[in-house]
Amino acid sequence: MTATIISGKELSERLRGELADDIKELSVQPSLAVILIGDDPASHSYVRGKEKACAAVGIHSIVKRHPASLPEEELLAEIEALNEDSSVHGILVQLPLPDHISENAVLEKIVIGKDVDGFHPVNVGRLLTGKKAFTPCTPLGIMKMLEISGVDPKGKRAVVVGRSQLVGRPVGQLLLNKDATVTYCHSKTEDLASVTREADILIAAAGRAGMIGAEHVKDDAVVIDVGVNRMETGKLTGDVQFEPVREKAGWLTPVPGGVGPMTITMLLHNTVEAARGTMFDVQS
Ligand SMILES: Nc1nc(=O)c2c([nH]1)NC[C@@H]1CN(c3ccc(C(=O)N[C@@H](CCC(=O)O)C(=O)O)cc3)C=[N+]21
Ligand SMILES: [Mg+2]
Repeated sequence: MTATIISGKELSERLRGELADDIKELSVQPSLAVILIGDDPASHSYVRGKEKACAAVGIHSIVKRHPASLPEEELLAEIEALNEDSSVHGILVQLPLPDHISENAVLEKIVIGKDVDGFHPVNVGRLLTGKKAFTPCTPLGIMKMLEISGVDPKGKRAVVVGRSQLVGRPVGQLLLNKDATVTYCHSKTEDLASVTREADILIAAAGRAGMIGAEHVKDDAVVIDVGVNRMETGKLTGDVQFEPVREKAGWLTPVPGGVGPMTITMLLHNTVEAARGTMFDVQS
């Protein structure tokens, strides 16, 4: 049997329509500030995608663009100003940052009530302890895709390939919160295929093009491809070998058109949450 394709693009269209309706009902227009440093074409292209998505649902967005040479203190001062600006509800600093800027210092500077990426250590810790928190957009998008597919993680074996702070770790945590039995794999894992073949739910988030083949997949598994690998041709490709895995899996997300659009949709969702201001009793 061929896998059912979970379209993040189609689901996003639906969710963004619902968000646009919610936004019309709000007493304030949600607003998102994005800080973009340097001239990496992929980063610029992602940020343009975020701007367009904001405009389409009625979120006001401002993008602060800076040269790669921007001193860390200037970046921290800009975040400070955005923290204090009550007309700004969400703040996102596009990653990766230039080497001379400490990612931790930057992510810790954003007040937790505006941390729409969910990367601040307080939000990370709150997620870990099962409290209400801003949740990273890619993991949140993955959980939404499972939900609409009718996949309940409860009691299922979930295997996460990749242990990044941005995707692997938090998605494993969300699956655990939904009562899955979670295993993390990474570059040091021995006999990867023997572990991933046990997965009812397989999350491929290692950032290595095509590393997951049919031999890594159990029959009828749910396979979520988080890879965004740019080929020399300019084409985007996932961590999963789409065609062979499609023949074996029960569910599969495509790249492009899968997790990527859902990531942006969840950013819009978190920005609306930030504008509502009901995530925390306090802002920091
Ligand atoms: N602070 C921060 N937050 C992030 O969430 C963040 C980040 N930094 N840095 C980079 C990564 C990557 N990321 C993507 C978002 C959307 C698509 C996306 O929409 N992809 C489309 C295709 C886009 C294309 O073709 O270029 C798709 O998969 O269909 C991809 C990747 C967010 N990231
Ligand atoms: Mg099958």
